[in-house]
Amino acid sequence: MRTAYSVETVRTAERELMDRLPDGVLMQRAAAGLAAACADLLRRRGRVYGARVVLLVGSGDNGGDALYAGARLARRGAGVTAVLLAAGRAHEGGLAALSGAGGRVVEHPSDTSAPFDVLAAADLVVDGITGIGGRGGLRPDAVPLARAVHESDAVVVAVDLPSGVEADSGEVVGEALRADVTLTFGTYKPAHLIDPAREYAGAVGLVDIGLGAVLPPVAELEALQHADVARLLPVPTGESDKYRRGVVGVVAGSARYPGAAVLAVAGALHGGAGAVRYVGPAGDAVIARFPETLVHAGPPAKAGRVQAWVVGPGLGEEPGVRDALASDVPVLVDADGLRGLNAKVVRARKAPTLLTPHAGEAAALLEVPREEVESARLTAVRELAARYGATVLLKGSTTLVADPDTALPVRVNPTGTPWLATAGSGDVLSGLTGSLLAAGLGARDAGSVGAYLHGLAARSAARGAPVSAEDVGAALRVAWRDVSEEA
Ligand SMILES: NC(=O)C1=CN([C@@H]2O[C@H](COP(=O)(O)OP(=O)(O)OC[C@H]3O[C@@H](n4cnc5c(N)ncnc54)[C@H](O)[C@@H]3O)[C@@H](O)[C@H]2O)[C@@H](O)CC1
Ligand SMILES: [K+]
Repeated sequence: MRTAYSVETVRTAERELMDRLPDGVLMQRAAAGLAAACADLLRRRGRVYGARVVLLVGSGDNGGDALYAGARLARRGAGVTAVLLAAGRAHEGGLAALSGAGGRVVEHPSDTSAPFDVLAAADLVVDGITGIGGRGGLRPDAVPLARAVHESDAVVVAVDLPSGVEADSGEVVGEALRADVTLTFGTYKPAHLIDPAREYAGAVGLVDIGLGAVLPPVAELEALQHADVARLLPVPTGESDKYRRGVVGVVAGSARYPGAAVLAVAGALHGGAGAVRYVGPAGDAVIARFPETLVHAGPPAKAGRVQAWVVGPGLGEEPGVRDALASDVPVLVDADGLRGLNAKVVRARKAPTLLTPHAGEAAALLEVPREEVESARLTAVRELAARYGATVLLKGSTTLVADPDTALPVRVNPTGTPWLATAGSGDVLSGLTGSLLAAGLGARDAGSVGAYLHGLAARSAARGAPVSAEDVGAALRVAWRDVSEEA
């Protein structure tokens, strides 16, 4: 499990740890880890001795980390130049260490082109403009420097966070530094796991500064890894028959959109339930593709017992949502089922409800513009879970799963791929996730395991080429096997 903590929690833990340690120890630990990683990167491209390293240094401790790491690299023979974005406010101890080690300093802005000249010639740039203390994106002065960095061939290493991203939300306001590698300290922050910031961070490495001992046991965010998912996968025992493994009911598709029913059923057949019951007008299309499906014209209330319902994909104006919500089993509501969804009805349910909107549907439910959801996904998913008293899976480049119990960490799916942005892939996800619900997983686990397998399946089906939703459905078995083999 990869976990992330908010800035406030990190600051509290850091204070506690600092009280127990001599001054400056934490920063030295951070700088040592940072310098070691930079030296590794330089060695991979040549060697440390004689390499040209540029430090972008802001006014806070993030710049201090960069300066101390720069001093360590200078002592190993690198040519290190610090570009001070706030001359006069740069970390004093760090500056002294760098000068003592033979590093140079230039100021920005300045009358000369010196900062841009050193950047153009750099082998490695260390971004220490802002870390967890940064607010409101890169300042105007920093923007031309960031552009020069992006145009250079240097490998870019961000200190703690790529400067300009919002640590707690993963938002990027205006421009931010794009890093190849980010070294973070003590724990991941939400921005390392959530888009759009995650993309700016590149490969993220964690430097242990001893913070683990003072962080609270429950994180604000968590990302499942293979082993976590493997532990959650429902596995039939010798006692299982198809009914004990769970029956998932799929209320999807319409005369106009029969394909959505087929894709949702394809997902459901790969989610571990023992049987899939399809309810709706697209039974013929479903049977033609998946003869093992139990089909029923509806309504859901008359279709027979299921252990979970999936309602919504391609449903159009077809009824069925109300029936499913009136049942006493877990219900996953997706797509058309989310339109006009009544929060009171959802809140009153005794069994779990799992809503699976994409950003547009989430925006409609929250009555805000879509861009607001896209730029602040974490806030949106938490707000929806609270408002509906339901588990919410917000689909997107990083899918998030929030539980109505706010004490539980929001889950971030780490397996996403841009290839998943393809018509019908959401239908496969809802079928798959509903099947996991029917097989006995809780809503939060079903949502996060469903998103994980779905992302893996898309990656294995795509391998660098476009995929269809049907390909994703067909690759779910491979994803399941990959995960369980690694356990
Ligand atoms: N607190 C600790 O125990 C440790 C902190 N460390 C480092 O310290 C960082 C946090 O240091 P700080 O709290 O000093 O904060 P930062 O260095 O992240 O940034 C705060 C400074 O930047 C300015 N600033 C804010 N937004 C800005 C923007 N958009 N553009 C330009 N300047 C902006 C502020 O006025 C302030 O001077 C961490 O990210 C990490 O790199 C590490 O040394 C490890 C230990
Ligand atoms: K930074």
